[in-house]
Formats: sequence, C-alpha cells, structure tokens
Amino acid sequence: MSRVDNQRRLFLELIEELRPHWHHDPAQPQRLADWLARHRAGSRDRRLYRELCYTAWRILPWIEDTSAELLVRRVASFASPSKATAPFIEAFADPTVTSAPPGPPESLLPTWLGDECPAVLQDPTQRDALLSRAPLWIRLQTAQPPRVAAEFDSLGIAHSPSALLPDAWQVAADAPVLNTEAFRRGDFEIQDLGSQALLASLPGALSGHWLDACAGAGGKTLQLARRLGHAGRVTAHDIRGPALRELEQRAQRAGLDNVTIERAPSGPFDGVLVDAPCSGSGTWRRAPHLKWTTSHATIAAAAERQQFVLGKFAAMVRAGGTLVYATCSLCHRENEAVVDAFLEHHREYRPLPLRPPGHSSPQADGRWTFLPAELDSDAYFVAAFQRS
Ligand SMILES: C[S@@+](CC[C@H](N)C(=O)[O-])C[C@H]1O[C@@H](n2cnc3c(N)ncnc32)[C@H](O)[C@@H]1O
Repeated sequence: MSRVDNQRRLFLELIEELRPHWHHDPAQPQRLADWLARHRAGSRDRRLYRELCYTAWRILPWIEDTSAELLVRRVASFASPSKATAPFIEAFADPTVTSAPPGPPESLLPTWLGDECPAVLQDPTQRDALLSRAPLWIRLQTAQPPRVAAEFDSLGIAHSPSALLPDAWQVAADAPVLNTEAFRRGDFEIQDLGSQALLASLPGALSGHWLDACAGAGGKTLQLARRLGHAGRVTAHDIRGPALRELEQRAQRAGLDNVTIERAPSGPFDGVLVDAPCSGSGTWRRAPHLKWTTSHATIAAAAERQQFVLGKFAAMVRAGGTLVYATCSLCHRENEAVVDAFLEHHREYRPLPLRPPGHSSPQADGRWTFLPAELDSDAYFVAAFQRS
C-alpha cells in the first residue's frame, strides 16, 4: 500500500471513531489528540490528520452522509495546503468540488444561528469570515518589540502588527512561535485579536485593584495586569485549579508581580472582569466542531449560568467601580439578553460607554459585538457597567 493510501485508510479509521460524537461531544479535539497519541503519529502526520479532521468538522453537512470515497475527495479538496497535506491533496482532491461546492455556504452553519445572530447570516463578509480559518495573533508584552521582530526575522517567521492595536501581531498560522527565545523570555503570549480588543475597548486609564473572576489560564489577566501597571493589581479567580496553575506560570514568565490568585475572593474591587463561560460560538473559526454540538438547549443552559456568574461577581464591585461582562459567543441569549436581564435586576448599575478599537465615537449603550470580519478574529461580546 502506498503512503497516501495508508494515510487515507487511517483518516477513514479516525472519522469512524469520531462519527458517533459529531453532534454531542464538545471535547472531540481531545479524542483527536488521543487518537494521534495512540497511533504514535510524528509531527508531520499530526499536522496532516489535524488539518483533515478540522476540515471534516468545517464541512460536516457535506460529508456526513456520503460514501467514503466522496468524503475523502471533499475533505482533500477543502483542506489547507501545506508540506504535511500536499501529497494527500494531490492524490485525492478534485478541483470541481471547490468550483461547484456541494451546497451553499449557509449550509455550513447551524440553522439556529439565524435566530441568535442574524447579523452574521445577513452579511456575506461576516458569514464567510466565520466559515474561514482565523489567523494567529500574538500580544506583545515587552518594552522591546524590535528584539522579537529580529528573532522572528532570523527564523523566517512572517509578522505584521495590527493597524488598530500595535501590541497585536499577526503571524503565520503554522509558525513555531512557541519555540522561540522571545516566548521563553515572556515577550509575548498567543491571544486572539478580538480577545485583546475587549479590554482595549474600555476607555481611559484603568487603575486600582481588579478581580478577573473567570480568569482561566489568564489570557486576559496578563493583559489587564500590564494595562494597570505597577500601581494597580489583579486578583485572578476561577473554579478550575489546573488553569490557575498555568496562569501562575504565565504571569511569572511575563515578569508580572501584580497578579495574585485567590480561591475565594470577596472584594470590594475597583473593577471586576467576568469573562463568562459560554457556548463558544464566536470561536468556530478555530473550533468548527462546536457548530454541530451547540443547540438551543446548550445556549439556554449557558445563559442561565452567565446570569448566575454575573450576579455573583457584580456584588464584589465597590460603589463607583467598573464591571465588565464578556463572552466569546455570537448568541443574543448569552449576550444582549443577559445584559438586559442584569440591568433590570441591578438598578445600581448603568452602562459605561465603550470605545472599541477603530471606532472614533463611543458606544453609549456600553456594549459591543466584535463580529469575525471586523478584526479578522474570533467573535466576542463585551459590555461595561458602572456601579453607583
Ligand atoms: C471564557 S473562559 C475564560 C477565559 C480566560 N478569561 C482567558 O482570557 O483566557 C470562562 C472561564 O470561566 C470559568 N468558570 C465557570 N464557572 C465559574 C464560576 N462559577 N466562577 C468562576 N469561574 C468560572 C471556567 O472555568 C473558565 O475558565
């Protein structure tokens, strides 16, 4: 059996392993990782099967009820070309599949999206951005960007700064940025541009003692700590201990001494960031399998949790302090509806105008959705409030 025929056989084996989970399991990337580990795949094979698998998730309605032959042809036709995928694409792709796709672009998005986020479906630019792969963004956290640029140049890693946020650089999707001295020194972190834009939307200088209530592994904690500077500090909290341990390491690498971890924060704080757990519908460009595991029921459950988390941590904001609510969801029920219900039950809060990067006038209603094409990023929602 030739090498590509063997790759085809193994890919179909992987597909059959994932098939029962396509519409149920949001943790399918872990199943893929387990499969790769079990098959002791080398780095090039990992890149190949990952790309084939993510392509299969992207175009699932076009492959799930087809023959194995058509499935392989369609996946090979839509897979991204690279050194790892080139022989597979050459052997099995068919240009007529991409010139006359099996369905309209909307068929690659769940039908319920029209109710939750009509803006994406009505605008072909937004829809196509959501269907495409997101670029890789890093956030610089050094006073010496030229030192990072020099190392990237020496390694042939293409990089370009965002026109809106100079600390954000776009780098090639498969660039080995984590394998650089600059990363080991803490000069940058990987962080999507939309995620960076959330905190950048808060107008004026931030100061004082902030709580990052749903800090996870600390993507936004580190950005917030840097923005607050030496005079300010961040308390990071999450219900996931392992994520907080990772946060601790990242803060150390970044040389930040104004971040502490707290298992049971109580406040009052000058500011509280609630980067709430959500359906992740804004991340489909990187996590396309979530398109098919998210339903009305999962969105309703997420919204209920968000109401609870926002109410709980809003109580920790001091009088006159700031509250920020954010999600990486496109869903109305997780975003605007949560904010509306919160404001109805918390008369002590009023919207705080935001100034999203690239907007000359403030958003007076204190809320903004970064749709995927606006910054060529994942999609995010942010709302800010001030306590009376
Ligand atoms: C969107 S993620 C946070 C991402 C993180 N802020 C970042 O920038 O990388 C949401 C986080 O909320 C945490 N979470 C869920 N329920 C929580 C609760 N009741 N209290 C605190 N954190 C919670 C989850 O463990 C998860 O890490």
